[in-house]
Amino acid sequence: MRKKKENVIWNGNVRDAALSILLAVDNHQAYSNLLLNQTINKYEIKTKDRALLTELTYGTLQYKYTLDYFLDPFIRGKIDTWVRWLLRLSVYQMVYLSKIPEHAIVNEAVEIAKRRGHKGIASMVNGILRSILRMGIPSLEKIKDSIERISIETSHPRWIVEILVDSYGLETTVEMLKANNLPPRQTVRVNTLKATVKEAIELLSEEGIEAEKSKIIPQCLVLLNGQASRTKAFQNGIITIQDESSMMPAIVLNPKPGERVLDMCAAPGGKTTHMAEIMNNKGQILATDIHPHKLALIEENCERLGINIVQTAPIDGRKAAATMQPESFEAILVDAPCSGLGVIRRKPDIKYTKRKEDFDRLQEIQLELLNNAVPLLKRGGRLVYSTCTVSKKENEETVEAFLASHPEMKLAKIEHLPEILLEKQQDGMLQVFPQDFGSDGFFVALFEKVK
Ligand SMILES: C[S@@+](CC[C@H](N)C(=O)[O-])C[C@H]1O[C@@H](n2cnc3c(N)ncnc32)[C@H](O)[C@@H]1O
Repeated sequence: MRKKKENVIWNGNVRDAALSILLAVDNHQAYSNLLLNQTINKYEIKTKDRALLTELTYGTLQYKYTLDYFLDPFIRGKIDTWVRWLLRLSVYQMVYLSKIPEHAIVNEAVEIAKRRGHKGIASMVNGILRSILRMGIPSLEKIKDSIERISIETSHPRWIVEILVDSYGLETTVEMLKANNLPPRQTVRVNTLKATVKEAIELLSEEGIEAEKSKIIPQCLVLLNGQASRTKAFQNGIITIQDESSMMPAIVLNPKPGERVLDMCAAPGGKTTHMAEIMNNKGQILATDIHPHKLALIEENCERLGINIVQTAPIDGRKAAATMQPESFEAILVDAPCSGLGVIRRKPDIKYTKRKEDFDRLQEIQLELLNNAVPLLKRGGRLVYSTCTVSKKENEETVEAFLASHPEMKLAKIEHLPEILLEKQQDGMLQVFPQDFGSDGFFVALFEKVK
């Protein structure tokens, strides 16, 4: 089980805070993105420190395997976990951040080692880092096996590299794994119930935030500076923080004003509220989730955005068909729990915590959710299945298994998205990779109930 309630003490030292977050992620399986945001918000960390803290935490986590490859020849015997993370953090700065002087990196690490450990550890840290500076890091070219080299160079477990190479070939896999190590952009969805895209750009500009229109989603803005969650535009319900790819499912389902819609895995409500906006806040949406405590997040989002057509209910989607009136929805969204291999940029810990066995278990849940959606859908109704993963097992293979047991369901042509996305669809399925448009890896399939 993950412990999500971790605390980081901010003493004004960015490297120390980064080390605490990395240790919490490693020792207590804390979520890196949540802990980082919590720390930044709790201590109101200033822009410059915030940027460095984010860079150091994500960068070190993202390149964990690569950094170990660089470090291992210099380490003799066993070292404590916190010392290894301190060394990784320091080598990350040496190799990937050219602006930080090498002597400053070593001095900072030695000071932290003294504070957290004792003189002996500080002198070992000093020795290892100075040896690396003197002798240089080992070349990745020495790794002859190509899968192993990709795994170390991009810092992904070998089994993930193998699965992806098997599905998409070597070239696409390498592009994807490199894209997973790039910082994600900050994107927001404009609440069309309250403002046009042009008005939202102006409101953000008044708050000193520069926003550009997304190249793939018409209601989406890419923010070039600032922090969306701190803006008045956010507080006043003009924008919602959401990745561009996550905006595809609601657009593909295309719920119409007046329709009755079911969102089966709805929390925290990113897509529920998007659907309500597309429906012009007319009709009904039932937003369900297995975790009752998460429903409050959907309700808060609706309140902030001025949406009043959403009802929430704690329902396990695997039993949904037995709890509701058959054929009572015109459209259903199953935004299923998944391995998250498309969002590694935002949650680098995913690549180290997921196991190959998880995929089979996830496919079972995904199929149970889809099976339960079918009886609830009216004849002629639409069903969208979406995930934020790039795993074929959870995407195309789940769709295939679902269709095999449901002759009444057919894949339908995806419409309503810009041509640049539509041209990627294959038989009613659309897979976006992180390297395609700089958005999350995402999968969408559209079905129609034909009998
Ligand atoms: C990918 S997230 C949904 C994100 C959400 N659609 C949004 O756009 O904000 C998957 C959700 O499925 C929920 N979930 C997991 N198993 C479920 C089940 N058996 N029935 C219903 N919801 C489930 C999780 O609690 C989680 O909130």
